[in-house]
Amino acid sequence: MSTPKDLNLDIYQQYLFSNESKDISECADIHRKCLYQTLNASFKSLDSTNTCSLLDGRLNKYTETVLANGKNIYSDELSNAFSSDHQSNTQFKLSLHEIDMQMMTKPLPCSKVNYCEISEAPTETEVEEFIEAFQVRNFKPQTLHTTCLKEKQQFRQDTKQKDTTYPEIKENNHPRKPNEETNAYPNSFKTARDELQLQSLKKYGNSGGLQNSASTNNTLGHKKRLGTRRNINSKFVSPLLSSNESSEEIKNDDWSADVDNRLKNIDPKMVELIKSEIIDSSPSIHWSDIAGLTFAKTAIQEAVVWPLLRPDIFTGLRRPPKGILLFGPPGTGKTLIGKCVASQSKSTFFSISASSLTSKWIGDGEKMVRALFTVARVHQPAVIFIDEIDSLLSQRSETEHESSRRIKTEFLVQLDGATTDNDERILVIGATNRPQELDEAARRRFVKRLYIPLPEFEARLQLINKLISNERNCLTEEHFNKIASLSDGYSGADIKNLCSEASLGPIRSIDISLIEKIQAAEVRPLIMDDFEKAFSRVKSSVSPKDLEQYISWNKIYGSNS
Ligand SMILES: Nc1ncnc2c1ncn2[C@@H]1O[C@H](COP(=O)(O)OP(=O)(O)OP(=O)(O)O)[C@@H](O)[C@H]1O
Repeated sequence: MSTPKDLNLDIYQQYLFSNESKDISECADIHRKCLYQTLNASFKSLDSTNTCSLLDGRLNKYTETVLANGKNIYSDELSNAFSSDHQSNTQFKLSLHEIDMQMMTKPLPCSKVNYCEISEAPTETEVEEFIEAFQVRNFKPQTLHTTCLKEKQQFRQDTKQKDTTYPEIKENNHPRKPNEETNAYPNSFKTARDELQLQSLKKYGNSGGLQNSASTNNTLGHKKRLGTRRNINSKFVSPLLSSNESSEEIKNDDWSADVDNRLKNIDPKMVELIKSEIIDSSPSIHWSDIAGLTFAKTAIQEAVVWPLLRPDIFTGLRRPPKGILLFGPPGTGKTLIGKCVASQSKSTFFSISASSLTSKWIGDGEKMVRALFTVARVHQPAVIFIDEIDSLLSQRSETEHESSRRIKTEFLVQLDGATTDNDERILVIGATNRPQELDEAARRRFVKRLYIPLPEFEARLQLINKLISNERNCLTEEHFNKIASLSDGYSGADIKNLCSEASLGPIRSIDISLIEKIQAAEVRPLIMDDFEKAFSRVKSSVSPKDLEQYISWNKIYGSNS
């Protein structure tokens, strides 16, 4: 059943949208959908702070529209969700979940009554009620993180493209913008808000107006004020922004800035996919996290990291290679190196497995490759890490599928673009366990080809020490040396498996009936016997025959032979 407030709202909206506001009504719908999409998209991939910043822009656009054109019942839901009552991030996220998304995707109530003939305008009191209902709570400003600003900027660029297909409401040709000289409204059409403004002017003279009318309500004690008014020019302030933070940071970020031209021809869905699935934002990796591999680390630092940090110095002959190939047995830290390069060169890290390009995005693989490089260009400096590059750039064969041939061609074109343009700070790192399968054209483009071998004794020792350091243990230095020497031929990933297996030893020694009750402190520490048992369960995953192949390929094509 409709409450009096709902009824008023309906009348008010009918009034507002009855004459000429169809486009505006549609706009409101569109902005609301954008907001809805933003909410959905941001839930999946971002933390609360980023969600806030993205919502900021969407909500602002939406509010701009509904505020200028009428109350929308869903704006109340949103106001509540963003109210200052939600002190913590968790509460904020929970409140977002409470928003009735299905309801929000329905058309505005006003949409269905666009052409209704309304003979009577709402009364001033009704209008005041609606104006009052626009009040949103006093949002708490908090720090807007710089990475969050970057994210927001990017998101804006991507979403703006969608927005531009919709009718724009421009200040200058707004149907209800008053004539600057006469202060009269075109076509004599007045919104309730305009009407109220005029009434207030009549009542209170020049000092009146919308805001004063609201404060009049207060003085009279008719209505309880919810907080600061959100007007057409005001910005939504996220509840996660701290009160001591200047709003300057937010002002600097203008959601309506031009879309990045480079993304114009890219499917927004792909951009979103790349941002949610391919951009890797896992914790940063330091060189010291990688055990051994001194040669590879030094070569990469010199050839890639410094040039990415100081492109002004590394020009001409010093120009860095834009394509690096890491090859070697599986589990030796190739991905780890890629991540480390990205975090140490302060670049955006795009990580994708080549096989997923050919299988996961069947038919769209080549578009995906284009989108990937385009997004990377927007996010420069960027590191594109492509695992299993051999499956993408394998030697041509008769049986090769047409779609994989197209992906390969597109990839080589993009790679050429990235490697030849001096101004672009994009590094492509390809990783493979089967370098011998790479086709010649691809091999040529990866100027630096670094062999990532199995860890040597020192590296294994370092890795074991690091992995065991978090576990209670009774291992002596001698034990560590013994484990390191017994694990000759193991890859880094094998050693990790070995240590995990050994760490289960103390648990396995507990009587099964006690497992539920035993205190963590009562579990015995790790002993050498656990490792001896683990060695019988975890074997090396790389055969000596495979190793020979890497060594001989390295001798012919490698940069560290
Ligand atoms: N040199 C290393 N230093 C530290 N950890 C390592 C090292 N090598 C491997 N590891 C461990 O092994 C895991 C797997 O390594 P990573 O994924 O980097 O190997 P990869 O060479 O990319 O393997 P694949 O070829 O199978 O993709 C890492 O998460 C890390 O824990």
